[in-house]
Amino acid sequence: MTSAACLAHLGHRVTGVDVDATKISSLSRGEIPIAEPGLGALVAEGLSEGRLAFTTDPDALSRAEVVVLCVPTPTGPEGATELRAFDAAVGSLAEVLDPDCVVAVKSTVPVGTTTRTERLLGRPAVSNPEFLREGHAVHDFLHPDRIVVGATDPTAADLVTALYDGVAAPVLRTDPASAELAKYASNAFLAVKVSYVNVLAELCERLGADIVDVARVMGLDPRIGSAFLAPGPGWGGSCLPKDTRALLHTADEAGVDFALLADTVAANRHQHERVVTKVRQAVTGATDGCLDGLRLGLLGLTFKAGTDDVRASPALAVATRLAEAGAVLTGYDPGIDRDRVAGVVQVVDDVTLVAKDAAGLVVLTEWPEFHDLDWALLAALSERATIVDTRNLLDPELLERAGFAYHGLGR
Ligand SMILES: NC(=O)c1ccc[n+]([C@@H]2O[C@H](COP(=O)([O-])OP(=O)(O)OC[C@H]3O[C@@H](n4cnc5c(N)ncnc54)[C@H](O)[C@@H]3O)[C@@H](O)[C@H]2O)c1
Ligand SMILES: O=c1ccn([C@@H]2O[C@H](COP(=O)(O)OP(=O)(O)O[C@H]3O[C@H](CO)[C@@H](O)[C@H](O)[C@H]3O)[C@@H](O)[C@H]2O)c(=O)[nH]1
Repeated sequence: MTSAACLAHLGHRVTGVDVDATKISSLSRGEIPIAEPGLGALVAEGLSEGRLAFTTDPDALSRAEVVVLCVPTPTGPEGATELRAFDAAVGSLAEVLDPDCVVAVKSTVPVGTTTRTERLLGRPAVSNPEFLREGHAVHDFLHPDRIVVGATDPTAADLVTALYDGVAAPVLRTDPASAELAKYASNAFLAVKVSYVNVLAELCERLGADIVDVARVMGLDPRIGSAFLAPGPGWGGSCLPKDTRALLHTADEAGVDFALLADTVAANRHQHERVVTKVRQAVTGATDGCLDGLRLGLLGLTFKAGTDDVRASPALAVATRLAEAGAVLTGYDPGIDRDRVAGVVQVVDDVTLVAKDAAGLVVLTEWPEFHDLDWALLAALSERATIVDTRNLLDPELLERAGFAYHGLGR
């Protein structure tokens, strides 16, 4: 959706093809099925100016000069990338495409997939990985840090590069394998950074140091950089977990020992457990305290703020573990509708219901809206006014003045 709408915004005539007829009919009416700032306006612009259309019919691509593949590439057995949807999409193109059409692979795919696609379709294929973040998708597509064009055919590379005319970003031309690997390498590195700071946060708690200060000192070194140094309940979302596992699988198959990345993934699992231990300690006074039957209120369920996406959300991973320990969970998230999350959390629209009679509150997503909550009221409604802030989002003094016993992470 973002690629289609942004490419239309850049002046191209774009047809978005999807197998999901419900999604296609909503998009054709200008309705966006996800929360993504600015996307609705761009879809409306493309539809009204006649540069954007949506269909379920792959035949609509018969006159396309470039086909951009954006289909899902989820985790399959043993962490390998599952290419069923990708292969189905490629299969649906074989009979349809113009002989001169170039295929751009924007899906995150294992090394070798672009070259295999080229062979299968008998047309040039270009690896053109996408680096946008959810919640910033339109901005990141139109203002990327870099555009990567991995190709063996220079004419095809020129054509894909020309898609981004008007976008101010360095264009890196590589071979297809390097482009494919660079995408996994980037996401895995971000995961390493967050796991690193999460383990440091645990160390800070043991040593009486403050992770916020430690990260600030580290981040001012331009060789390190301040981004992705905020501790939390673990990294999640639709990309980092699947791409780290896929890269581990690739390394394993290639006979390369990537213990650093395996430890990063293990540290992330440990982080979910650590939050549970922290909640036990805060609420019961003991790291092995019993949560059975205790009411806990969760603030934030999405995998990060600014999105309605709960895929592989660390908040839900923590919630599952708290529920397994017997806690009774109520959750509030400004980004999602009540019916989006089922299972272990009873989701409510009214934040006071989360605090009512709660033995503790746990902040799991860094929604800025939480700053403006009536904390004195929430403390008064709680049974034990205790809060564990896994994002170090809130002002400890303000929370303590409101009546809460405040517990940050790593400080
Ligand atoms: N979500 C992100 O932030 C992001 C960022 C960069 C890269 N990526 C990569 O982009 C790819 C897509 O991710 P997504 O999050 O947009 O997935 P998604 O599941 O949100 O959307 C993909 C769409 O592809 C459709 N589809 C499935 N099979 C199809 C087929 N055979 N023909 C046509 N359409 C088909 C689905 O119905 C769905 O609407 C993945 O490889 C992902 O790793 C995602
Ligand atoms: O300092 C930080 C930064 C992030 N996170 C967590 O890390 C996860 C991933 O965050 P983010 O990277 O912003 O999410 P995505 O939108 O999935 O974006 C990632 O995955 C996309 C899909 O591949 C890539 O295109 C992006 O470049 C890459 O940042 C989330 O759970 C965050 O809460 C932290 O805990 N601490």
